[in-house]
Amino acid sequence: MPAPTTPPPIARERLPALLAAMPKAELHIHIEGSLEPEMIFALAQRNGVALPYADVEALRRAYAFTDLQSFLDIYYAGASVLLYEQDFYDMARAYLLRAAQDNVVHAEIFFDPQTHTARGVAMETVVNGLYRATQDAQAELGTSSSLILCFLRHLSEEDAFATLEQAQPFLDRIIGVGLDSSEVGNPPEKFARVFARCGELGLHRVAHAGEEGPAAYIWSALDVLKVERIDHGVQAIQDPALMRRLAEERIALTVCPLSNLKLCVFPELAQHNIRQLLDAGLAATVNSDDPAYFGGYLNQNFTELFAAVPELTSQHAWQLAHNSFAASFVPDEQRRAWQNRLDDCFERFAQPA
Ligand code: HPA
Ligand SMILES: [Zn+2]
Repeated sequence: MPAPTTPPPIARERLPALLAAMPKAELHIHIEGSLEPEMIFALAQRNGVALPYADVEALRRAYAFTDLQSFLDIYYAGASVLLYEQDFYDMARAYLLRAAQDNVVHAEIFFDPQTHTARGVAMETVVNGLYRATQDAQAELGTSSSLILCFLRHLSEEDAFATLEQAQPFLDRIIGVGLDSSEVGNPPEKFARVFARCGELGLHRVAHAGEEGPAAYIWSALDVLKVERIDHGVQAIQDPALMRRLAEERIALTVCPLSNLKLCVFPELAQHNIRQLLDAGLAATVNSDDPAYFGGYLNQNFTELFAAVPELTSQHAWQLAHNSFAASFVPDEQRRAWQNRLDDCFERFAQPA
């Protein structure tokens, strides 16, 4: 039987179970943002790193963010406990185990090497630890995952070029590059040359744009950096011509609802614009961004979003999961296999309980 192109509708009371059970890809997860306070303290102790917080509770209390920068300051401080290959392995292992519980079958994982190389940690240490965790997750959990190296946009393009140079020996372990950190005042154009070089090297390209920054940054991420996906992108709603372009070209947005709530991009989840993005034909997806800091992993993002926005239906759930596979950087055959599993899941939920 051919796979249905739109799924059978499923009753609203079954939505939480459906959202949890459906297979999905996560395309916007910063691995350093999966570092739970307990692991930060355990690694600090293991590595003899001093932290400016008395204990786990004191650290958690500091997670009261007013905007992106207030988060980034704490996020970079948390990452300072990562020194050895095993630390990077343990962090990625913990995320991949947690993601498997949420029926994440594929994850494209961001990492911020400059946060580590600036402290004297070698690129090799970072990449080898993360990569080994992705290989073990494939073998032991059946979870597919790959790595995307992000350049920090508050640093110079020269620094990004030096980072790319350090990553050269490991490019077979990295599927692409991204752009993250402080957005406003650091437009995509700042990284035009290094992204062009990454394109020549055959790397996929994505960038954070339109999280706090203007819709103009989404245009320049597309036209100057030639990105294939936009991370966040919720400010596209300000620009009708951009909305039309994103819909026509089916450019995926990796939207992060709990992140947007915690960083005050939207005052309430009920006011999140993801339904408008989907209904305008944009290829939105749901992601966790920095789950240890923003109050939940992927399924928590789905369930809190759907609880807060009653207009979201099982059709939207299917579209979001379908989009996550469509936008992933995997061979078509693999993509179709996951999309068929998604359709099977919806068929099962459509049967009487
Ligand atoms: O949401 C984010 N935006 C920009 N940079 C980041 N680095 C980690 N998370 C983020
Ligand atoms: Zn992000």
